Amino acid sequence: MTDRGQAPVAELHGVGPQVASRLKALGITCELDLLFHRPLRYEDRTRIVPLGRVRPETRVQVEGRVVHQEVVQRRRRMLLVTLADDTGQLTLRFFRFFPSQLRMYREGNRVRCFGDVRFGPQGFEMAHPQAQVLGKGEPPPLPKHLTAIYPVTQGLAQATLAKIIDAAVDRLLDGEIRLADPLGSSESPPLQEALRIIHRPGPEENLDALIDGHHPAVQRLATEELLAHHLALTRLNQARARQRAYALKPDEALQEKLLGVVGFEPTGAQRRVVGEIMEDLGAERPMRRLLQGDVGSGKTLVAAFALLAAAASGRQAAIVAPTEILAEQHYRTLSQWLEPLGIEPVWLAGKVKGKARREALARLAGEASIAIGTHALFQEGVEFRDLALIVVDEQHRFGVHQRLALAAKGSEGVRSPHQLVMTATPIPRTLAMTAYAGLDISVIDELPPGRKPVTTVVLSQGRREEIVERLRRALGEGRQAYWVCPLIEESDVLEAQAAETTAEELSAALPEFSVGLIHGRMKPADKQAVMDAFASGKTALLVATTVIEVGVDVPNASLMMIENAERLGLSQLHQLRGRVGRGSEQAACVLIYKPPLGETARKRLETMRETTDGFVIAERDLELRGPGEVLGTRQTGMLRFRVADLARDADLLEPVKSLAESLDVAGADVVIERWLGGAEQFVDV
Ligand SMILES: Nc1ncnc2c1ncn2[C@@H]1O[C@H](COP(=O)(O)OP(=O)(O)OP(=O)(O)O)[C@@H](O)[C@H]1O
Repeated sequence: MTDRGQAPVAELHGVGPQVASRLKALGITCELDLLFHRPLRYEDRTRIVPLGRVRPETRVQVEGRVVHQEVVQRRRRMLLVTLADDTGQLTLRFFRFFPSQLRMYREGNRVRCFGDVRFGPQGFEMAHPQAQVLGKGEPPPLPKHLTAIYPVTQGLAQATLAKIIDAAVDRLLDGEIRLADPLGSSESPPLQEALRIIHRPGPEENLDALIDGHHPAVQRLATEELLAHHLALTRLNQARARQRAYALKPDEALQEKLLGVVGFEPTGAQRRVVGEIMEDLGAERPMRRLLQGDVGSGKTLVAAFALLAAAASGRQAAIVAPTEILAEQHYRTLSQWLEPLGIEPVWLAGKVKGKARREALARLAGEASIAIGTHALFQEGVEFRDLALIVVDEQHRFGVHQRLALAAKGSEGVRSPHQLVMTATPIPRTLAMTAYAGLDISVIDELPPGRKPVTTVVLSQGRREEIVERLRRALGEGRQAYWVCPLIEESDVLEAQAAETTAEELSAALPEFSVGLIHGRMKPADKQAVMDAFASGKTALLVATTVIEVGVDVPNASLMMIENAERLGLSQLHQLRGRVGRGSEQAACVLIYKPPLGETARKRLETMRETTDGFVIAERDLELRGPGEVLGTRQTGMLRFRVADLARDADLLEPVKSLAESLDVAGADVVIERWLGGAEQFVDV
């Protein structure tokens, strides 16, 4: 029993290599993934709204005859078109236009337009509608269902993606793609019907529920997805129960030496957690432990103790981080700490090529005891002599997939490595138990001494000049600052551009200080150079996109401005703010928002002003993460689910457990294969 129609997208009609690679960026590699790509929202093109009945702040489809066309000269040339029908008139406004549009909107032409209505100088108007000219005969028929709008990515147009998905939905409804439905009638609606509703809802469907995910069709898919994760984790745990690991014993003399180099005393919480980890490492059962510690709580030192135990036992340990910036940060800190102990870590990331790579590989297969890097450490061709411990600095970037892959890496040998997963955002307990089922949990619930909570103020962007003045004063006192420009559009190109523009503006406004710029589209070496300049104090101000959200540790930086703060989720704001207040200086964070502020955004910013406690923030985040917060969901990313959302679907977890028990092995295979793409191959050891 498998799903028929699992063609790789590259084999589909109309999908060339370029589109295929863009689809991959969206997590779509086979035809089935297209069906599971959930729309962001829907547009109602099933009906025509009479011009006399359009209302502002709505998005509608209208039809009418052009009764007037005019090019007016304001700051630039604008095209104004008046449409009329029997009930009234509507203005179309084009701030930029092509000559072809003058022909398209020639007086007398009939056009069908779709767009946002707002109140303008000429009454109701629509700016830059999507439009089609209607011929003389019967107008083209209206669709019977709503039009789905999908999340896209840079370089992939909505129309292209919609067409490809549409074809897949056609094939599903024609019976060419057949989906096994192991849950059968126990869940309603049936799988195929659920997919139909999600991609092509009739006008009668509850759209809000479809968008926010409470609709039975979405819940049906979410149930199956959670089930897939549950089944995969159960299998993983079963496999683990049979695994054995090498017992690793700490060397007290080395530990003392490490503390001497590090130069501070561990907090009580760090000591306790190190104790828990040492107990696990000392056993022959592989450790599977989640280390939770708020931003700046000192997880790195705890990791260092674990790594040291492996080295002291004559075996190998690896620490992996999700981004190069973060991995390099670890490399720098840990090298500083470990080299005086005679341990020289190996550095490996994707960008390490040629001779350097060959050397790194030789050391991993040979004398090295500690490896630091990105996921490149676990790619084909990397062989460890004796990997006994893996520390994953997850920061919420890795999902179950990767954890399974890591487990697989260790399972090749006779013994499995111990695993420590570190995470910075505190996860409410109920969620932690699901997202990290099968892991033991340690919590660092104390910050290093002398930390003063970051003072947070919330200001409207109208007060930018004042904010820049404040920045000038702080920099003048020798402090360092971050200026964060987060994602405004769903595109890293635009994000990078926004950051570049901001950096130019700030350089011009603050000529007496040196301003650095870092964003995700820069080459790793350039990023590193910028980070080094900032860490060494050469640059006073670092303009950054949210690439700095995780793990960056520059204790002298004590001021952070976050633009468009209203767009960010709470846990992301918390992560970002955690970059300051890491030294003994009183730190401040300015959250700059663009009015008007919605209710949820206002509550979020208030929460940030009121507390710096990661657990309080995480709980509040769960309460507040309202429907349709696509950015929020994407960026808080507890676990990368396609449809399910742990905050929304917590009540599905119990039913999922009983479903799992009622499913036979073949059914479980189908579900795991479908949602986790054959992850079970990693699980069976
Ligand atoms: N016990 C301690 N006493 C004083 N300073 C400490 C202590 N433990 C850690 N630090 C310092 O606190 C800062 C934060 O530690 P670290 O980078 O390990 O935090 P983290 O838990 O990894 O946070 P994040 O998730 O934000 O990266 C570092 O500069 C570190 O050297």
